[in-house]
Amino acid sequence: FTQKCLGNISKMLDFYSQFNPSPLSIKQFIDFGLSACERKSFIFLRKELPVRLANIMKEIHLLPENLLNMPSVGIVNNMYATSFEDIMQFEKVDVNETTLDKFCQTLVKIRNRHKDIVETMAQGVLELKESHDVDAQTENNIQYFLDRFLMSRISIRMLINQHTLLFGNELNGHSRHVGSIDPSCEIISVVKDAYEKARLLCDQYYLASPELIVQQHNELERCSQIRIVYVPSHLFHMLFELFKNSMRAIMEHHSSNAEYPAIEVIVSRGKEDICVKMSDRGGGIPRSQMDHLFKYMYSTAPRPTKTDAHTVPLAGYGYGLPVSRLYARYFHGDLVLQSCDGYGTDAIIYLKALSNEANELLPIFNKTSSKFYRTQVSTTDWSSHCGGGMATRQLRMS
Ligand SMILES: O=S(=O)(c1ccc(O)cc1O)N1Cc2ccccc2C1
Repeated sequence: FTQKCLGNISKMLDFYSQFNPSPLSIKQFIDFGLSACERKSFIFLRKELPVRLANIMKEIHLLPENLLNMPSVGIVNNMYATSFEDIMQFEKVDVNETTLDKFCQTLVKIRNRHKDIVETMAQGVLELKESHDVDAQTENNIQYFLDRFLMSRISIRMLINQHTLLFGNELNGHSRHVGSIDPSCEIISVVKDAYEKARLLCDQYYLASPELIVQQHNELERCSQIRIVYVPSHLFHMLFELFKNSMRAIMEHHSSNAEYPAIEVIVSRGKEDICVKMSDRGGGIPRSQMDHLFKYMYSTAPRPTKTDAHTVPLAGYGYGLPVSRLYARYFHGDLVLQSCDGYGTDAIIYLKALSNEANELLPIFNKTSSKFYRTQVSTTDWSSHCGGGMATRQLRMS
């Protein structure tokens, strides 16, 4: 990647990273999709995509030296630079049939180029773990960066998918869907679909699987199914991950007996939130372990070799939980785990009930985010053990 061309895009990177990304709500995605004007979408994206790419590229350059120098991180950096350049070709072109078609093709090329970026970044973290000692500050920076980097990636893929599904010659398989969004997504159907797919893996690996008990509680309209304007593939991704974790927990915790406690799912709708709570009696985990489940560094382990690929454990390594939480947070929802050690775990997905409140949550590259990478000296402001430090003695003196 010659210094020269880094030179001329670095000026454009500086220019576009000055703008804040513009978050869209699911309602805006729907309203725009229904009016379906390819020109307006092109005009919006040829600025918004470079803004989002430039914002996260500037942040990549702030990464700790030793991570930035990992081979896989260099590959990711070059991919982003190449995609940024690809879009820059459209900065000043006239809007006509030809440029609109070329733009669509370019978006598809960019989406394909970036399809394995999560694994490539995980490889970069692995390279770092295997080559350097990683101190707490570096681990914190990596956690902060990967949450923002992967959220940015979710948002860029959302914009690309909407444009290519609405205006490209791709089909989304559902006539009433608006791009990747289902205006009346029936949550229980996605729950059952994710359960069946996870159960398949569970049966293959454990030769058995727990049953599913699913109920719904619709505060507003008693009898009807709970529906949401949402991206079904995002909801599926989260539920599939949670089912894999719960099934693995149940099958390993009850490995001796033949009876397995069912997984219980409750779907509820209130005025503001729609919740999907998944409860398992898989033995849970201690509070001290809970934080690790969302840590990228902790869950980065070498991939199982191809030979035992079919025996890949249902869950446990990879970025499934942190990425699922990003999908939940992307439209201002959340994903939380509550575990009772020795009994089991509840996982709750919170979603916004109203599409005008379901706004994209986007990372912004600015002084605040830059400062995060430079300063993080944390001294405790709570005392948690007796004896030891001077501070405690002073305390005792007083
Ligand atoms: O940590 S967990 O409580 C757990 C975490 C997330 C989740 O969605 C469901 C869960 O149940 N659980 C994961 C796991 C895997 C192997 C053996 C035992 C356990 C316990």
